[in-house]
Amino acid sequence: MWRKVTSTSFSSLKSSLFFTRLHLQQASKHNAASASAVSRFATIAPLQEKDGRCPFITFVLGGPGSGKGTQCIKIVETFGFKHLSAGDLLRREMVSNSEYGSMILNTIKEGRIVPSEVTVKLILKEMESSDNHKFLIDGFPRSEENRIAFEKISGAEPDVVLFFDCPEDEMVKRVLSRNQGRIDDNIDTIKKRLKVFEALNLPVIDYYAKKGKVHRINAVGTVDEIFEQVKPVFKACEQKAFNRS
Ligand SMILES: Nc1ncnc2c1ncn2[C@@H]1O[C@H](COP(=O)(O)OP(=O)(O)OP(=O)(O)O)[C@@H](O)[C@H]1O
Ligand SMILES: Nc1ccn([C@@H]2O[C@H](COP(=O)(O)O)[C@@H](O)[C@H]2O)c(=O)n1
Ligand SMILES: [Mg+2]
Repeated sequence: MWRKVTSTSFSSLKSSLFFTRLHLQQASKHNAASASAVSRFATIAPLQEKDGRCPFITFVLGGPGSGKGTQCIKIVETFGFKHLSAGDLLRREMVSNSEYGSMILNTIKEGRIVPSEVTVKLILKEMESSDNHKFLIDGFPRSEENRIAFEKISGAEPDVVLFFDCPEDEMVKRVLSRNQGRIDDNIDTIKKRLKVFEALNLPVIDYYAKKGKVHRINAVGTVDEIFEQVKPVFKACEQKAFNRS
């Protein structure tokens, strides 16, 4: 049973929807992939209840370096969610002798999107093995193909979608000073990731906005200032998330 949350209107999303020719090519290729995703994925792993409670799912979206991971840490501390970063799960898979290791490495280096089968499987495995029923799924879905694959395979939709809206120059500045040894934290890959974000991830945000699920957060400011915008989103649905049955 999924209750809708209030939508927040956001004009900057529209203003940032400026597709270059490359973006259009990527989007058109991806539309074909999304269409095939609809028929390709079946509901094979419906999400199970935990202690009689249905999963409460939040998708955490935003461009590279917009502060998703940083805010997820604070949401976990304050609201007790289980944090699943799709990028972290892929990086862990990459170094685990997985058959997908070199494919994931090359895809991350190029700032492209790993096939949904791989990512959805990793996310659902973590969800199923967790005792928690409240999930923050960070950096997913990155594309319509990701979204369709998750919804079809799990049979679930998000309750809340957080969108950290950050100007590109600020995202580039943050990523270049992150200093965590990530192979994609260099200017060439960042440029590619920004294009992929615009072409493939904004349509997902738009899709959920139309369903009234998106909460736009202005991602400029201090970490604490940004968290002040995030808090009310979870306070508003705390009862629903805690008592879910
Ligand atoms: N409000 C903020 N102001 C300044 N720096 C920030 C802010 N929030 C996060 N940062 C810093 O910016 C960098 C990127 O943040 P973070 O890793 O949370 O972004 P992300 O959205 O998860 O990025 P990615 O998609 O690349 O994983 C980190 O070094 C982080 O410490
Ligand atoms: N749904 C996803 C999420 C991530 N990736 C790949 O991982 C890279 C890093 O992701 P972060 O969320 O940690 O920034 C990303 O650029 C993609 O290459 C993915 O394929 N699918
Ligand atoms: Mg992150």
